[in-house]
Amino acid sequence: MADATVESAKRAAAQQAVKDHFDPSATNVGIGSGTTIVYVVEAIKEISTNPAIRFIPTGYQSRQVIVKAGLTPVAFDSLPEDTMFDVAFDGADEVDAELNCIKGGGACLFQEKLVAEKARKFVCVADYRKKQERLLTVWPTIPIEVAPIAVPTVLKGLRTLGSTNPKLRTTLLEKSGPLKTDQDFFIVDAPFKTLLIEADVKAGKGKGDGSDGTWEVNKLSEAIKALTGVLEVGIFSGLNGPDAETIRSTDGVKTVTSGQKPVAVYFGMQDGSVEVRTAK
Ligand SMILES: O=C(CO)[C@H](O)[C@H](O)COP(=O)(O)O
Repeated sequence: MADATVESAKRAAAQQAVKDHFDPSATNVGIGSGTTIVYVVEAIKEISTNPAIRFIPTGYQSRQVIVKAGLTPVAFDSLPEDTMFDVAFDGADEVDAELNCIKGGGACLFQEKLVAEKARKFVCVADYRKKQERLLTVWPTIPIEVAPIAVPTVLKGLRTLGSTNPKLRTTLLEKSGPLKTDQDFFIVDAPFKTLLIEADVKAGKGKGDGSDGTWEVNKLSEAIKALTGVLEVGIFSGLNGPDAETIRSTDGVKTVTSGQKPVAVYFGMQDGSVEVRTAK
């Protein structure tokens, strides 16, 4: 049963985030997944005035939320490749002091990442339980979307990286087998020790590259993504906002650096207030 304090915290955070970041004249708005996003859509519906506005969902559940609110969903892959979204809102499972997030508790991380990277502003909304100083403080695992055929090799790779007991996520009715994502892939949940942020590495609290048993958020994300069979990792980090896709040229070799760090995270607190963490 939903906890009334948690639900009103989610609603308060959603109302504030929408008030601060939703422009009623916006054209394209990304809508994430989960239970908190329902309050975001509710708040948008109250002030949306543009009948031509398009809402881009991050999966089946997200599309249903948009449709139920009487708004118009538009498929991500039906938009021209240069389309940028005015803003994208989403929930989060845990957020650290540098605004890195764990996402994928609802198994939608891949499409959530696609949408977040297209947004001029990516804004997360969460309740007080998600506000931590470091990732993997309370939320126990990193969700990873994996090709079914590659599950055993990815599990082995994750153990090599230091994950103690990575597990294939099953449906609630365990006898029905592994949970399938919107891509028909599987989710592996991988526990690691609490992750370092960049400031920790600079302060000498660990190398953060796995060699001394410590991982910094971005480094771990890259190491997991490099395992063959991994479609996406539920760590949202790196660049944010309009910098989310930067083409860099090093010695004539071009690489695209992407990122999905939110520009702001709104936390609904137990006392009814809303705390905001913004990108420095
Ligand atoms: O990443 C997600 C789904 O994959 C969700 O945004 C995340 O799990 C937060 O959900 P909720 O708002 O229900 O706490």
